[in-house]
Amino acid sequence: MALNNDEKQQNKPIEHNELAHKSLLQSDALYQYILETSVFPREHPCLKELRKMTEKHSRNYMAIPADEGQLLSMLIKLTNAKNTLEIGVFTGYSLLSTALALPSDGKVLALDVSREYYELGLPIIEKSGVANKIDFREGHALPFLDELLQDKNNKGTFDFVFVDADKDNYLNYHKRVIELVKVGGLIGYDNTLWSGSVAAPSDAPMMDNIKHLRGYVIELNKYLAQDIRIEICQLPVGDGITLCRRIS
Ligand SMILES: C[S@@+](CC[C@H](N)C(=O)[O-])C[C@H]1O[C@@H](n2cnc3c(N)ncnc32)[C@H](O)[C@@H]1O
Repeated sequence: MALNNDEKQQNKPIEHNELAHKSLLQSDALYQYILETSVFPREHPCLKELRKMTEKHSRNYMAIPADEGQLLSMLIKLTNAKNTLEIGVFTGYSLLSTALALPSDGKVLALDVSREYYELGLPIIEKSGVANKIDFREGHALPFLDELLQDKNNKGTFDFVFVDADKDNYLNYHKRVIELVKVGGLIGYDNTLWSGSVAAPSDAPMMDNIKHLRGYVIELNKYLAQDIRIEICQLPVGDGITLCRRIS
């Protein structure tokens, strides 16, 4: 039976379907409403192109969803951030969101073990005209952060840091990043709700990767909650993002 236009609309798979599971909202329809009403119409054309390209990648679930990109952009603008750091780039959706939001003399130092991933998105980043704000470094983030910290001039210099890499190292990142971000600056930790598994019983059925890293995310969340050097706010955006404002 042929469908009329309304029926076709209702049956249409949601755009960005692969990432829909990341939303913690109860209803996919509500998430779709947010994306279609407030996010996709305001998404920069190069971000849209990067998102579409990344959707075809076998590891597309690693990219932050577009609503989280919009949040990062808003945070960077609200805090007037100029000097920023990103740990975990993949094809660059969060990186391009950041670079587009920064002022013309803003900078983002971007770290990832894989240049190959970054180069997938690079032609689109270059087309966007903000590649000059990006300093990409290939390699493991921890030794790189240690190197940064060896120069005391780097301490307290970052306005904004976004951490979205290997979850088993988040606490190690926190111990370093807290010294690199300025007092009053912001750190965002991604995936702090870890597909909702942080609140599930340990014997609940879950994918191996979720089960394996769940304990690290729970440990990080407990640590951040008692760290008196920061104020925190955990938001159910994407897979959960915890914002930490350094206060001492
Ligand atoms: C979840 S993805 C980042 C997604 C990205 N923020 C985006 O919006 O598309 C995690 C990234 O962290 C990188 N990564 C994993 N372990 C790392 C490490 N030890 N140091 C630096 N990067 C790492 C991976 O190569 C991967 O690209």
